[in-house]
Amino acid sequence: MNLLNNKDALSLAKLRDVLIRLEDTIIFALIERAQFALNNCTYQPGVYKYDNGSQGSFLEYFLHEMEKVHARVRRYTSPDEYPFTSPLPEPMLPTLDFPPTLHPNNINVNKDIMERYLQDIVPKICTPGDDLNYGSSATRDTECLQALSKRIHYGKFIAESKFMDPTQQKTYIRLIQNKDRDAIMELLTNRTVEAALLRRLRRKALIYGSDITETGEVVTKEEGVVEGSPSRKIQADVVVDLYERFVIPLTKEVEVDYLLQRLDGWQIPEDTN
Ligand SMILES: C=C(O[C@@H]1C=C(C(=O)O)C=C[C@H]1O)C(=O)O
Repeated sequence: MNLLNNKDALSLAKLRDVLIRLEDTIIFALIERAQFALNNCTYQPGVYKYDNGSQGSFLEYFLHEMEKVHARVRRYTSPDEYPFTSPLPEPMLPTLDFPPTLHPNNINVNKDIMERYLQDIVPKICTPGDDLNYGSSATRDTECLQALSKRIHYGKFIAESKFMDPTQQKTYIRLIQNKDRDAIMELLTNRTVEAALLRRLRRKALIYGSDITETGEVVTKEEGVVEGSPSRKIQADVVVDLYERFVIPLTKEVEVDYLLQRLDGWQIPEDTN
């Protein structure tokens, strides 16, 4: 489905529902990653050498191989939507200057997302150390990064939906023409939605992080990584902080970047001038 050509799918309420479901995906992906130790050696740069001479960490190698498979599948299933040519550009870690054709369902992982994830998140949810489960932790990292990337790149659809709002379009066009990043950011920001999201996220993280047994009380864990616990759950604060400092701001960056190129090659309707 090409969301950008599908009016109904672009309703802001429906897009926000997708973001709400992705909250669950992200929380569970983090809980899965927290089952393994930090395994710092999987993040050491330069361990793997690619055919084109570039090099990367074990995790980057893992992502690189996964993305090659996904890109091949995408090309096979939807050749018109993905104007990639073979072979794919390497290495497969794009920067925030994503191409306009980038589809939020793709799993290309933005470098920014990767860096913040490795620096800010993994050390907070995993026990320090090495448990030798490198493949397992890299698989979980990939799942976290894919979910985060998808969530953040959904900003493109959200932005398109806001741009298509007839009550807002004139203002967006003017601000885009003036290349006024700050004003675009202000216009697309909805503080009520953000505050509600953070409240909901805290509740979800507490509930999903609970130990639920066949009998007795549901015990929510506020204490975070529980050493030696059979179910290492994550702290609600870590998830809320992740969204507040990283997921929401990057989503909005993607929205602004998308809008700044929105008028390129587009005929502004007569009555909007
Ligand atoms: C995604 C949206 O745009 C902005 C970003 C938000 C987010 O990343 O959760 C929430 C509200 C808006 O400030 C939206 O309006 O839903």
